[in-house]
Amino acid sequence: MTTGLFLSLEGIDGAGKSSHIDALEALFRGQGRAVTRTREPGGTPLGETLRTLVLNEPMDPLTESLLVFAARREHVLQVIVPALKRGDVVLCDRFTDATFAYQGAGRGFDLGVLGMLERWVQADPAHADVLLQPGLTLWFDLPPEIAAERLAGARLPDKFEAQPVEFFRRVAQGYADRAAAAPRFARIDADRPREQVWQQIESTLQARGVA
Ligand SMILES: Nc1ncnc2c1ncn2[C@@H]1O[C@H](COP(=O)(O)OP(=O)(O)O)[C@@H](O)[C@H]1O
Ligand SMILES: Cc1cn([C@H]2C[C@H](O)[C@@H](COP(=O)(O)OP(=O)(O)O)O2)c(=O)[nH]c1=O
Repeated sequence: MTTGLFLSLEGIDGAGKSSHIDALEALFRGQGRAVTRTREPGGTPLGETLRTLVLNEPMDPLTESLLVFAARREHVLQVIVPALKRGDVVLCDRFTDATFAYQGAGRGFDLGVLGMLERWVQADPAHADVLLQPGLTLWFDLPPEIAAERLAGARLPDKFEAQPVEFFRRVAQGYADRAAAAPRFARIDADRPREQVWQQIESTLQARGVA
């Protein structure tokens, strides 16, 4: 049984996740809670090595899916579950919803295979039918065209950031599909000034009873 809070941040590149994760960490620490801040792909030395490959090397969608789930398995076992057992707030910049959005909706990979990998990788070792999932997912929803404007001229794009807007339209739909099926999603209208985005985050946390 875990006693912590597993909070994931999701959305297409440029949606504004990184711009609010510092304030989220400060909010929970200000409440006296321990925070484990992490990201995917990554979160462990092996995961970060796999991240570099996934973000930069061309590869088959199955290969990409296996690598992100391989990184996730280490991340779940070495970082997330131990932190939740300590009672930490785990702030995770992306998790499995990104795989369904990017490899599934974006690259057209088989959602059934992704579901099987999700069950294998996130199964609780003590209770195989229980899957580790975020308790709350903040979904920064932004029109892909706006995201593209925000990222234009940013640093050298990685393999995903270099994708055309049409790819991100599919990714955005992939998130919407996951959100429709999971009450743990809270949609944040990311097409607002930063302060209004933060206000939505705060009211969501209060409405969900987590802050
Ligand atoms: N509410 C906002 N309005 C306008 N620009 C924003 C907003 N939030 C973030 N940005 C800018 O958009 C870009 C992407 O933001 P970032 O937080 O890195 O997104 P993500 O982590 O989701 O990829 C950055 O240049 C950031 O300064
Ligand atoms: C977790 C995950 C991320 N990704 C992609 C989404 C992003 O484009 C990229 C991660 O980059 P991102 O989270 O945007 O980090 P940064 O802000 O440093 O660019 O990896 C997948 O394709 N599948 C996944 O399962």
